[in-house]
Amino acid sequence: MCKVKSPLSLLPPQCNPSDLDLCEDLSDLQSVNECGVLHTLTSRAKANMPLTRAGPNLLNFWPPLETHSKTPRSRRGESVWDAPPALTALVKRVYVSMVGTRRDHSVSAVGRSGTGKTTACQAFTHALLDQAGTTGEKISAERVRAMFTVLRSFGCVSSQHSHASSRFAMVFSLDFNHAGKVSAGHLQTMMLDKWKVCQKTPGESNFLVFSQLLGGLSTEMRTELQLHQLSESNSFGIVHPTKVEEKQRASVAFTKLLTAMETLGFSSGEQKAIWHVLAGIYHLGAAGACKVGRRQFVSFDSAQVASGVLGCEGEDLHTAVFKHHLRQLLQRATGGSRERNAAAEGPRLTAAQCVDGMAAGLYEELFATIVSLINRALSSQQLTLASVMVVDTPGLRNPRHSAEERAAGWSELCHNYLQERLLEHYHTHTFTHTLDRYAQEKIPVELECPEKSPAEAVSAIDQPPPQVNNTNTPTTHKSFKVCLMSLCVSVNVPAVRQCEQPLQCELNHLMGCDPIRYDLTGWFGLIQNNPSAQNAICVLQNSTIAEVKAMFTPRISVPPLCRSLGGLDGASQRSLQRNGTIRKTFSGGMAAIRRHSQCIAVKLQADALVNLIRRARPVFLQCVSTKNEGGSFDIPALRVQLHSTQILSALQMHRTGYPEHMTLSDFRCHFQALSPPIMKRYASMFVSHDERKVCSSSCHTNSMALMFSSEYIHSFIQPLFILQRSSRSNPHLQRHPVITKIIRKQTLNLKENTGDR
Ligand SMILES: Nc1ncnc2c1ncn2[C@@H]1O[C@H](COP(=O)(O)OP(=O)(O)OP(=O)(O)O)[C@@H](O)[C@H]1O
Repeated sequence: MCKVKSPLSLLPPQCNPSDLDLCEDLSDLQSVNECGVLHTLTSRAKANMPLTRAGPNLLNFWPPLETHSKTPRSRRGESVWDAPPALTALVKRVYVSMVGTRRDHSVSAVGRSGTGKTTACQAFTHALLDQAGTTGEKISAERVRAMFTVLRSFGCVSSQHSHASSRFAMVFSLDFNHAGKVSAGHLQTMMLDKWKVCQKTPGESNFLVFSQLLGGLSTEMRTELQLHQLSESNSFGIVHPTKVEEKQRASVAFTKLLTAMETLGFSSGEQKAIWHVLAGIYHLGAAGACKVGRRQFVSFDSAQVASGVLGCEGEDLHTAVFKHHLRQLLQRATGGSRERNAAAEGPRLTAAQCVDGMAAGLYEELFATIVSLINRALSSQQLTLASVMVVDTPGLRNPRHSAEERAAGWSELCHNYLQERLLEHYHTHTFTHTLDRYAQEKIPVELECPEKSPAEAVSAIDQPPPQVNNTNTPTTHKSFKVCLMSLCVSVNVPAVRQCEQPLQCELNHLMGCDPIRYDLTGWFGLIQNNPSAQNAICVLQNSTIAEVKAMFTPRISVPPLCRSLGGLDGASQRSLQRNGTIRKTFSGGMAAIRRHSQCIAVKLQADALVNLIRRARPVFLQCVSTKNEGGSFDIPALRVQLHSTQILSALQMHRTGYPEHMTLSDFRCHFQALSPPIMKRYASMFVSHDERKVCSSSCHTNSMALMFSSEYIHSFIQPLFILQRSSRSNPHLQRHPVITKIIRKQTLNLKENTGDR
């Protein structure tokens, strides 16, 4: 164990010196856990860290993953993932709170890319499954592990930070039945950047599944998919593993993927359809597009192979990819005024954009279908008490973090925007709502909301763009503004600065701490309507390969902008509710949807994700990295990350304010179930304690809430809740080993605290 240094050395330079008193002792920091924030630091050099302390501290240094190699065993004898102590404590807290309050909870990981969000989310899910246990045949730890394996292959790329960097956002909901056991799982995904499959970011691979497929496919399937002789170039950057080591790794990963698919009950026909679509995308990349002249493929042979593998005629594929104007002409001739306008707006795409559109459309359909197959394996019709939603999103990326000179691209903007939206949700929950509640209840708490908020960056991207003055604006400036307008990024706000380089601007992320330079070149092509992408589903649905046709036909009715959403199916009451929230978000912007704009799709997806978790009681996993790409400890980077968590203000709010509250009617209802002696003791405590410290109540307002200080919650209120809950007619819950143990412990605590011996 290394020496514990003062955490002050790690605090952001911008913080107020008076705030620093709060952090004299590390035990103070621990309490931020109590206000719903767990901080994890990916630490590959634990020994070098200045802040280390055993127990569930705010800054928790996980053991490096190498020490996880010996897979531990759970009580039930299953192998489980090794969750660090702070995470185990958090799992218990979330579980008890969820069962006790019967409210949905959400656990959202936020932070930069490569800081361990996915690892933390997976460890949390497994620890929760182990804690609660499962019921029924549908859900098990093994199936959930298989789900993560499939998602890793289809939704991750290898990057400079990590071998598997997520490129999709997911909300994985675990539904608990009335016995407190996990009865079902429901996965919802959002692929914000649908172009990932065809547009390579420097330093990144394509989705991992391609190299796994090319490295691990059986000879028989390889012949069927015509993947024996691979072309040297691929316009989508799909590379065949060449080194022996790479081949072996890909082959092992592919075998794991096959096993995971079997575990999740993917039939052989469904697996075959998946390989056909992937091979089709590969051959499309090999076919390429002419840069000049007519819009057509460069390699007709590869295009022919692609059409064969997808189960359509070469001419049909050519028409679906390049000849959209025929359909537009038809629309103009036969449609109503709306169709005529849409057809008139139709863009003139380049050949490369057409091919990219088809590949992106095919992958979008494939990913959403795989999510449906996963949900089929995990869903159940059992009634649900409450759910825990685990939210994992692609991390914030800035090329400067990895010492790259380049400016960030469209993919980075989409994912960074989502991170800002989650941080905004954290800010609103921690500060704005809390202070509003105090004001509403007229509770005298001398606290102010932090000056800066992630809302600045969000509104810079969200707000309606300015009008372009066509006559007075110079050409380069005009094109810049046109691009910005189409992206809804406005240059007239402080969070955005126009750079000297043409078509580049800098956006102040993380409340101004992390400015990111974006290069907008080519973005117009990415955000405009791409009919080729929309034709992808028609190609799949009309496929002559029965398995492909059967798998994709159910998706024909999905509206264009919802195609990047996965998991919009499900028959249980809870999954219908969750999907209803997403549908409502998307139907709210119907006018925008008709515009087929990709940036509106990104915004709506972020809206949907936040709306999905808004009602749940949130917990935030703030993941922070400590080292730079060179491997050395990076204090300035750590400061920036800590600053974006607004940790000091959150801590102050928690200590000075009243973190928990309930309505008066709930309060009475809870306490009715308690035995009279305990009630008597409890009533006397009201008088004996300092009123402000223990509990503050106000009857002036309509809501008539009671607010409890943190010490009070942990010593008295929480045990009482649990007692009350268990005393209700819930025999399953009473028999549950974990709950019984906790109730016994809490009863003892309560008796001790109230002097009732
Ligand atoms: N506690 C830890 N100690 C050491 N390495 C870790 C730890 N947690 C995660 N890692 C490693 O860091 C890398 C990135 O992890 P992970 O994919 O979970 O990050 P992420 O934040 O989800 O990244 P992204 O946002 O790009 O998906 C992985 O190689 C993982 O093995």
